[in-house]
Amino acid sequence: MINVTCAIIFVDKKILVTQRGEDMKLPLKWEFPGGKVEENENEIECIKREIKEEINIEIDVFRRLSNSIYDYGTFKINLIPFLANYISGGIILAEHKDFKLLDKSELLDLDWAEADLPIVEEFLKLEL
Ligand SMILES: Nc1nc2c([nH]c(=O)n2[C@H]2C[C@H](O)[C@@H](COP(=O)(O)OP(=O)(O)OP(=O)(O)O)O2)c(=O)[nH]1
Repeated sequence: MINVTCAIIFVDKKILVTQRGEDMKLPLKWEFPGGKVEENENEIECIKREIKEEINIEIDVFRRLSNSIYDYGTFKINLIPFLANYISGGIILAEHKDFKLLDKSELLDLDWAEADLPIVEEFLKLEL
């Protein structure tokens, strides 16, 4: 099983979501940006590093949500979600095909990576 962190990032009142590329695993699926936890780092270090590498911004992580374990058949992931606020930097996509800044009410319209669905549902129930 691979441990993957992801971040639900607030940019003002909007939520940043990213679309995977055509040549990636889970092509064109929408996700919360993040990536695999490396051996020498903790989960918070991982999510900050991945967000800087993938979208070029700095974030302040303030809460963790429930992890989502999902078996895609060819691989199984433990997806660890964090809530974060945008701090600084301009969004530049290193790997993703696209991004959107959405209202909470628009999140369910996307074609999500399957592992993200329980996370989206938990997030929508939060009073923030
Ligand atoms: N970053 C991220 N990955 C997700 C989410 N949901 C989900 O199923 N995944 C999957 C897609 C990838 O297989 C894996 C994340 O690892 P990664 O971002 O390093 O994936 P990758 O395809 O670039 O890497 P690789 O496996 O091809 O080496 O977790 C999500 O919300 N965010």
